[in-house]
Amino acid sequence: MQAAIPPWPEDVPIHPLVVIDYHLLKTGDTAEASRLWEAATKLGFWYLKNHEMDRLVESMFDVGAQVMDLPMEEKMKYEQGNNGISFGYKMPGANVITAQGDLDTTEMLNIAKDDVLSWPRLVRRASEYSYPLPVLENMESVVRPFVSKSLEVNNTILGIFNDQLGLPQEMLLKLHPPNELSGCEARIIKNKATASTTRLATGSHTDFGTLSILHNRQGGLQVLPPGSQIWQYVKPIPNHAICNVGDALSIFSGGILRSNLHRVLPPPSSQANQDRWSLVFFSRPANEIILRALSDESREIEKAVESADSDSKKMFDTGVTAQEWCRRRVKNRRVENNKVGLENWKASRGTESIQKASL
Ligand SMILES: O=C(O)CCC(=O)C(=O)O
Ligand SMILES: [Fe+2]
Repeated sequence: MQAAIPPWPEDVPIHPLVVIDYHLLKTGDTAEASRLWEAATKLGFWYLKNHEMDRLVESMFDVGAQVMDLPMEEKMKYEQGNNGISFGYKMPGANVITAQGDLDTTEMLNIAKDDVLSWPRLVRRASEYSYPLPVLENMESVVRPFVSKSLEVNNTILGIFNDQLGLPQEMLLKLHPPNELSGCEARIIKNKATASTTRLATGSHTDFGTLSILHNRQGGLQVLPPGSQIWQYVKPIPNHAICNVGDALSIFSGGILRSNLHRVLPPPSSQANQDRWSLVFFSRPANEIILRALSDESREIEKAVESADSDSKKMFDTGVTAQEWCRRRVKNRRVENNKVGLENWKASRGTESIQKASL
């Protein structure tokens, strides 16, 4: 699909992540569940190995290459638009990514879980401009198995968080019923080769939803570890997904689970000058679920909210649904909605503010 990827440049410092074994999680290994819990509460990022998706991930990257190779005019038929709907194609430069008004450099295609699971019926995108042909042609053989497997991994992890948070049985799963409409989506991302290793591809952000399961080929992803002002690279490891907690889980848990800041640069050092590819599955709560801390359901969460500062307390009672939260964040990043000043960019922020980082 693409040129061989040079090995990780050893001169580039990295932030190590805990490696979690999905096989062990699935068999109910309590020590592995504790390691996952530690990773998800301290940094909010971890590697996941043995996730049983390697072949599907390769095939999804192949579909992604076919999509991104289409003429721009064809891709723009599937554009996501300016109303805060994430599903569809986004061209490079469509999003404002910094308080100074810098634009992103990535192109991406977001495929709704709801369309994938209901295929050949479409419930989110109008049929004539649903998704580019390579997606439709590979829906049954590649896209649906990828989404289904990602949901299985997601649900296994949610089950563990549910128990660790002391929530009633299956509470988190019930907030994410697969057959109800939600913002869950698969995303294929391409950042075109560039000589720069410092120009932001995607600005500092927290993820909007529940969990993100990311497959990276080249480096470029960076995290801002808690208490640090120095961005650090996360090294891609073959066949290891990079998982992270998003805003919804942080809010549900009263901040116990960490939705950590991250951003994307072009690949560093020896990996520079290559197209950068990523694939993500984002899980998000059902559209109508209100985003607030589940204090009434768990003494642990209640205690966490009680001890939080006033800004965080506000964040733990958003008063909006999961759908409204995502729509606001997607819509206010669009450059077309930022023509007058940058107020809208500020309005696109999620839980970043409670991390006390001004980035
Ligand atoms: O491309 C990556 O490595 C990360 C992408 C990301 O953070 C996002 O799409 O939210
Ligand atoms: Fe992200």
